[in-house]
Amino acid sequence: MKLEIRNIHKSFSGQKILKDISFQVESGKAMGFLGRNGAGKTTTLRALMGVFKQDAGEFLMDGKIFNPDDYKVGYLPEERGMYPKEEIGHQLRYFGMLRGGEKKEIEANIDYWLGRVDLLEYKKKKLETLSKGNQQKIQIVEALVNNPDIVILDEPFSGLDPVNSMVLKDIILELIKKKKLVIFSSHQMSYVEEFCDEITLINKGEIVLHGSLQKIKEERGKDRLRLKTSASEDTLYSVLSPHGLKDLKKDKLSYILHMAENTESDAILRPLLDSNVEIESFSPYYPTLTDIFVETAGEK
Ligand SMILES: Nc1ncnc2c1ncn2[C@@H]1O[C@H](COP(=O)(O)OP(=O)(O)OP(=O)(O)O)[C@@H](O)[C@H]1O
Repeated sequence: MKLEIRNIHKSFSGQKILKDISFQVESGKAMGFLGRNGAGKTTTLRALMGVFKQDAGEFLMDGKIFNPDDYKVGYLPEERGMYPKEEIGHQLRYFGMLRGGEKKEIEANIDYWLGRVDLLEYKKKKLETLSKGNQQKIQIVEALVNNPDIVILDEPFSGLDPVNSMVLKDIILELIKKKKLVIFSSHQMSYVEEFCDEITLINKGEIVLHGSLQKIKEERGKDRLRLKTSASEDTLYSVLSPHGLKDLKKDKLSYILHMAENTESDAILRPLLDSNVEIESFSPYYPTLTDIFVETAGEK
């Protein structure tokens, strides 16, 4: 399946919130929909799910207008919609049936996913008796109980500790392996880069970056090297400027060297060695997703 989000516009009270949003997602891949608070992620996902209608543009699934009711969709909305005072198993059954699942399959899925998030023992407990993070995991289970083909998760990592974030990362990987079409929004970059093939970065209602994360990293890392050394900036400039160093920037304990186009790393390493500059490590530089995010969506 291929979902195309095409030229979506949306305003609220005359204020443009989404400005010509376009990107695509395919089954068997996870699309990380990233952006700062207020960028327009939830608004895009709500329009996709038909919570309200966009002012212009269309959502297409395999070339046809996408109507969520025609597909098995698992949706984790930003406003988590479960009932605090109801028994967890009872609610999961109810929501699963509501979304057209079969009773037996839903029961098996409930047990499977509750087991996967290590909460099977809470099946008969009321939702409100769980911690916030565990309630969040139950909401994620709710999105999966009907064995959806399309999974849309709005900020699924929010409120999860690092261990539970890893559990969710593995769940998303499992969904990709099962060829589901997965979109999740996030403003937290860690975890995302470990498993996301593709990213779409939205800023102030506009798409500012879209594509393969690996390719984006390679492009952004082009003509850049990472050097860990105790040498000063002045020393590095004086040794390397004649050999293609354009500028450098301190990054934690190392330097990111920005070279003139197509400078070979050898052309940099040799003068460093010849000048007896102490080198702790020397490697290609690939920016982290956080670097890319801040560089692209950060306030200038
Ligand atoms: N129903 C609405 N009426 C008016 N303004 C709205 C409405 N829904 C969203 N907005 C505005 O649209 C903008 C984008 O909000 P949205 O929730 O899509 O951002 P987001 O990227 O999901 O942010 P976050 O990461 O904080 O959830 C915000 O400025 C918000 O105030």
